[in-house]
Amino acid sequence: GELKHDDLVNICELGQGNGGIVWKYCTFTNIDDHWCNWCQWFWNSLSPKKGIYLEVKPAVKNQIVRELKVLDRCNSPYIVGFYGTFAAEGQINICMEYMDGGSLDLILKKVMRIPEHILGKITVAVLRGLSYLREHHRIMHRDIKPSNILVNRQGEIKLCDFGVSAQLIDSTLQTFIGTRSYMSPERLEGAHYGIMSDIWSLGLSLVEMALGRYPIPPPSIEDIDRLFDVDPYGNQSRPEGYGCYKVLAIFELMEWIVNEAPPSLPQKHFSPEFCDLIDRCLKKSTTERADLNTLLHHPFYKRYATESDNPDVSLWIEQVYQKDQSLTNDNKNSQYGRS
Ligand SMILES: O=C(NOCCO)c1ccn2cncc2c1Nc1ccc(C2CC2)cc1F
Ligand SMILES: [Mg+2]
Repeated sequence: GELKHDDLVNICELGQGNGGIVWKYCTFTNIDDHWCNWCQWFWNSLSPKKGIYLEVKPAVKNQIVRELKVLDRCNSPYIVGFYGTFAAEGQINICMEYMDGGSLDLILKKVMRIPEHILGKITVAVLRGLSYLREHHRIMHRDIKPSNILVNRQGEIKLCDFGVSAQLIDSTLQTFIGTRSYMSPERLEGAHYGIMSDIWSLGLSLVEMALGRYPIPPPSIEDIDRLFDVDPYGNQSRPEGYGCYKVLAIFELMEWIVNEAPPSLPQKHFSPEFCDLIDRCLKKSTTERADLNTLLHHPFYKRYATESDNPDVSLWIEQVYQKDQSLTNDNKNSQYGRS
């Protein structure tokens, strides 16, 4: 039945999530299996997975909570489930589906790179998720990047942290500067931007996951060859080539994205279709860049759009877990990785 607040009396803090504290609610009853199972069920499905700390007036907070209620009508296999939101102690708490495979940036830390056939499934899920948000809610995502693409052990791939509340977007604009590095040239230049900006972010995210590192400034072909000489599931750390490349400061990075040629994938290690899709996502000019419908008819998309369930993704996630138990521990503390 309806959960009442006084059913949940003692809150035990379990650890830091990104952007806030993640806690587990416990009911005030005798400790027994039923209680533990219930609590486990609550933790896995209904407990707040994210708290966004906001120093804003209560009226603004209430508006954000109101706008987030739209998520009640957001139902798609490619969008992370939403169970409710509430304001408490200066933060907006968002209860959403628990994705036990974590986010793709966390996974990328555990494996050298993500194989092309898995990236194909990720591409299908992201394009279908973007399509759903546009067709049913007339919104773009605004923050496509590996940490906002979540997976579970069933092999499902879903989007989260998209811009459904305009007020929340306004209230958090300056705080997430780090995300700018996935922003399209037109958005970095302050020009008008829309869904085509999400397409750029998808392209950049796919190159990062294919190579195993953020692709700006682009690695040399020797760096990439060395990457492919190493077994992705081995225990070696990334080849030294990845250590010596210059990490640009955020503003240098933004200038590079606006002024230099976009990254691309070498046909030596990736299929021509994948390379072509990337090139069409990373056109700096929005008039040349592929739009959502074009990509939904692209050969690379069609190659992976067939099966509905993803047994290969599920198997691959298990491999990632087996390779590195520490992924499981990371997951308990910060399921959503970097904000
Ligand atoms: O969380 C966010 N950025 O992450 C930065 C902080 O780690 C943001 C940002 C702007 N937003 C504007 N409206 C919502 C959000 C939003 N959060 C959010 C959006 C959708 C869901 C769906 C249920 C899956 C969950 C969410 F938590
Ligand atoms: Mg996020």
